[in-house]
Amino acid sequence: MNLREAPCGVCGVISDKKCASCHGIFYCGVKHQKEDWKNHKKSCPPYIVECDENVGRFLVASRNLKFGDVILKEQPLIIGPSQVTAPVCLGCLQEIQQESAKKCSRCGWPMCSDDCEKSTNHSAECKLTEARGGITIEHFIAPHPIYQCILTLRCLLLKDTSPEKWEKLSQLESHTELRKKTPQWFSDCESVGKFIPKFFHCENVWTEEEVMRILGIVYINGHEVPLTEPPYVAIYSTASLFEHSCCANVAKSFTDRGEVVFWAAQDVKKGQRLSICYSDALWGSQARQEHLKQTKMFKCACERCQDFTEFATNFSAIKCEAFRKITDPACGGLLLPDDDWTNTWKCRECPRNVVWEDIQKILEKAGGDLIKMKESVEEAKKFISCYSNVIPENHSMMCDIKCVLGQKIGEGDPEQLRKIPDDLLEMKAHLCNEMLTLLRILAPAENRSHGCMHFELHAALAEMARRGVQRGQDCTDLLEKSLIHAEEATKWLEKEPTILVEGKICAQAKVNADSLKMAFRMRDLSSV
Ligand SMILES: C[S@@+](CC[C@H](N)C(=O)[O-])C[C@H]1O[C@@H](n2cnc3c(N)ncnc32)[C@H](O)[C@@H]1O
Repeated sequence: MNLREAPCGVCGVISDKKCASCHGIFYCGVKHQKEDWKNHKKSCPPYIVECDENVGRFLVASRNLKFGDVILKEQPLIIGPSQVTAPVCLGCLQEIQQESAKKCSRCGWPMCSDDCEKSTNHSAECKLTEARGGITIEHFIAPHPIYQCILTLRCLLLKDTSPEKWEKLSQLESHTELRKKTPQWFSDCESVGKFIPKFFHCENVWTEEEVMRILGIVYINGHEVPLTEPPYVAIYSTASLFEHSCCANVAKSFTDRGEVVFWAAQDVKKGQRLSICYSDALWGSQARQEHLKQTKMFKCACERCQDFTEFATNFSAIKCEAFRKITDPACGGLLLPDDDWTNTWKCRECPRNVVWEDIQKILEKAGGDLIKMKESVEEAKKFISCYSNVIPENHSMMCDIKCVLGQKIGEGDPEQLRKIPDDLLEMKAHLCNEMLTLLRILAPAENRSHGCMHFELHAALAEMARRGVQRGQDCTDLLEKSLIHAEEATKWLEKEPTILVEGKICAQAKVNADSLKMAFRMRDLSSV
């Protein structure tokens, strides 16, 4: 038997035929492979790693995937506070208040409890801090600069505490050479690169260059985990290999225990690339591209970024009318750039050209108003009417405010929804429908947004049905639609952890769907 042969996983006969997906198990033939599939499927990853010059390593589906199929579930290599944070407990990573914080008895870092002081999360920096004579944290309100170095320090310490994890971490992309050309590099050198060896008296252990490489790995591969307040950052091994797309096909959820779960947000064919969105799919193109360039060091060239109309949604366009003088004829056109978002924008209907600086002024003003006007239903409605001459109905800011409105109208318990007038209820249902259509086109993997919008729509339709029944109407159609959306909400949110609001919405959606199904069954029985 040579290395290319091994016993069949079912009958033990020596064979050179192996699972084409993982190459990890041999079979004497198709019959035994098929027989074993139910069993082997559990350990056979549905992806393979490929590599190209532009993206580096990336993942490709090694078999057809259906919506909801789990692609990867992984424990973090390491976790720690985010770069910019006010003091957090270094055990549980939750926000910590000066009044309730207690100093770690060994090193002095503020902790929230004795259990957290003993937690393995904290042990690495604890020893090092104790060895340098301890630490005192005095300011608890604003972001504290010393927390910038914790995750990088924890990564560096893996070399001794867990060589296997260190090996995996070291293989991740750091973009050191590209980062050297950015202004951020110089401030990072001071606050992390030079600081860690000096502060912890480890100049002979780590060079500035090594610390900066690890900081790069943290920047490029860190995932924000929303399980604590504020969110913490985790670095995973295989999960770091997903490439980015602004219209990704893979959704990301976390378990209550901090594992990351990637799952197919649509049916994916064998051979298709698997992508997640590193940015916010509901930001406009210019903002997403700038964010990716600054944080992940690449220019996105996905299908959505190559199309200035973003699949004809005009999600980032501005109305030509916004720049029209009273005497100008109204052309009804939209302004968009035709080469770069920061170059001149041109009207698609008339000869008007507008320089980026003027576009930016409008976007900044609208962005400022958006933040202020999101707070109440009345103000949000006002934003839509004030800006309807400036930005198109599917613009990212309109989408933002419509999502807020869809959720805020009748927010709270079912009693609140019962109190709102019919026109507002109809508006809620209309906005949820509108936003779901947009989400399907632009953000197919934003499972939390899909799930929450389906839930809101289900609630609005159920309330419309309740009112209709009171008026003596037959509302079967509305109730059937409400059930469909409750089930959709469950489908999109079922991998969300129970500690997050989305997990709780999912549980409620399940209860509501069951009640609706029960009501339909009762009705069917009574009509027999
Ligand atoms: C988290 S890493 C992904 C794994 C990485 N390709 C590797 O080989 O280690 C993120 C980096 O991958 C590259 N990348 C990911 N998606 C990309 C895309 N759509 N276009 C270009 N580069 C991409 C960029 O260099 C980015 O900084």
